[in-house]
Amino acid sequence: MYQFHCLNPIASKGLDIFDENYRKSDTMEDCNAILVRSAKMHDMQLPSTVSVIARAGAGVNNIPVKECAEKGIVVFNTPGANANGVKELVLAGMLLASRDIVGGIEWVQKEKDKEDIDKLAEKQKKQFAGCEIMGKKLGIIGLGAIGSMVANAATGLGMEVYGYDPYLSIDAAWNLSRTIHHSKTLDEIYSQCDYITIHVPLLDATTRMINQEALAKMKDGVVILNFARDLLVDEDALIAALDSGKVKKYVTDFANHTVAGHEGILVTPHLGASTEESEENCAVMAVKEVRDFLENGNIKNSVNFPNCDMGTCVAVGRIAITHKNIPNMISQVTKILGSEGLNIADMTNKSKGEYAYTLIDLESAASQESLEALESIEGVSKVRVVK
Ligand SMILES: NC(=O)C1=CN([C@@H]2O[C@H](COP(=O)(O)OP(=O)(O)OC[C@H]3O[C@@H](n4cnc5c(N)ncnc54)[C@H](O)[C@@H]3O)[C@@H](O)[C@H]2O)C=CC1
Ligand SMILES: O=C(O)C(=O)COP(=O)(O)O
Repeated sequence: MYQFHCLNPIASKGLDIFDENYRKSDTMEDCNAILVRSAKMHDMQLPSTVSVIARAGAGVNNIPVKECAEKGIVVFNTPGANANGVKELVLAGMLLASRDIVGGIEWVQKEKDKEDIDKLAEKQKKQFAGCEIMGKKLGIIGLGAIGSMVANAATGLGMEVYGYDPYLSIDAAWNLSRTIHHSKTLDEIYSQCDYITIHVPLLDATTRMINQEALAKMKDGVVILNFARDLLVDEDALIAALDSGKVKKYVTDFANHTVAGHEGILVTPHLGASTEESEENCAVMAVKEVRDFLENGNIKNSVNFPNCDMGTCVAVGRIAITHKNIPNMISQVTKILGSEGLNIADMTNKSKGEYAYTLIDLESAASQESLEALESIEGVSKVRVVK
């Protein structure tokens, strides 16, 4: 029996995929798996029973990914599963920034009891007029699951799209419309574009990448959209640029005291992935990842360990070892198993950066002593009997 705990509500369409071998627990105690959306996990003490965390979503900045890798906890996310939800909100954000739709709706609400509201509306509407997005230049920073969808949709709406992503994946490249202009520098995006939208993960390298220097290079009257993470933008510098008229509108999905209520800023309460479809897609993918990992030891879509797939276990036993990516690991493992007379039927070893993963099918079950011997190898973080 496996136990899992949800730190945020996870769509039932996903949780229903757990079968009778799984029990949902109200606490993390004794749990094997944690499912999470945006709950901040950095200060949480995880029990040693936890071997997997699945983020039902894309961004993992709420999870101590490296500390988890050190402890042998495999962290998954669900790439692309909520991208369409975010794409649609970005398009809405561009339209809301271009015409004062919110102001117009609020005006009607305020004046709703006036007898001549129809005449008044015709007189007043000019104050809510704006511009169209067709023909405007859109710069997209980060052409991953979301950025590439935004690029194609904006192209379809008649925008001229510039994309910047020095680490573009082959899959994302195949999905991009050929009309998208490939920007080799951020400066080109900054100097050319009327709308700039950012879709990169929050990392040390991307924190406050939209800063005073970047803003100074942008066109006057630029609209900036941020549906990725608030810390990607130096919001004090942004507000100064907004107040000076350099930036026309800032659209952000992240409410905080700096932006909330400020003139010229449209703030949504982190709604990008809050659609029925995205929530279900993420939950289904996350639960499938957890099950395949716990039941077969397979890894797909981990952010801290490599992909590894040995299919469903048909051998007598399978053990999964998380360890550092250092020399001499395999020889130490096989020596311990060999000295116990354990024959290896199949084996895979994969690495990702500093960390590695070894999955071994055995022709007979490993003894407690041999498991402890494996665990005591310098650099091994977890040894798990999958079967
Ligand atoms: N508002 C919301 O509800 C949501 C927000 N997000 C945020 O959006 C981010 C992106 O999500 P996805 O597109 O699904 O992720 P993704 O991993 O598919 O795409 C990220 C892209 O950014 C690129 N990139 C990384 N560093 C870069 C840099 N310095 N300059 C330019 N490009 C860079 C990568 O090469 C990759 O193509 C997430 O990390 C998350 O923070 C994601 C989903 C929902
Ligand atoms: O997937 C992401 O990165 C998101 O920001 C979505 O967050 P949420 O699952 O809506 O709390």
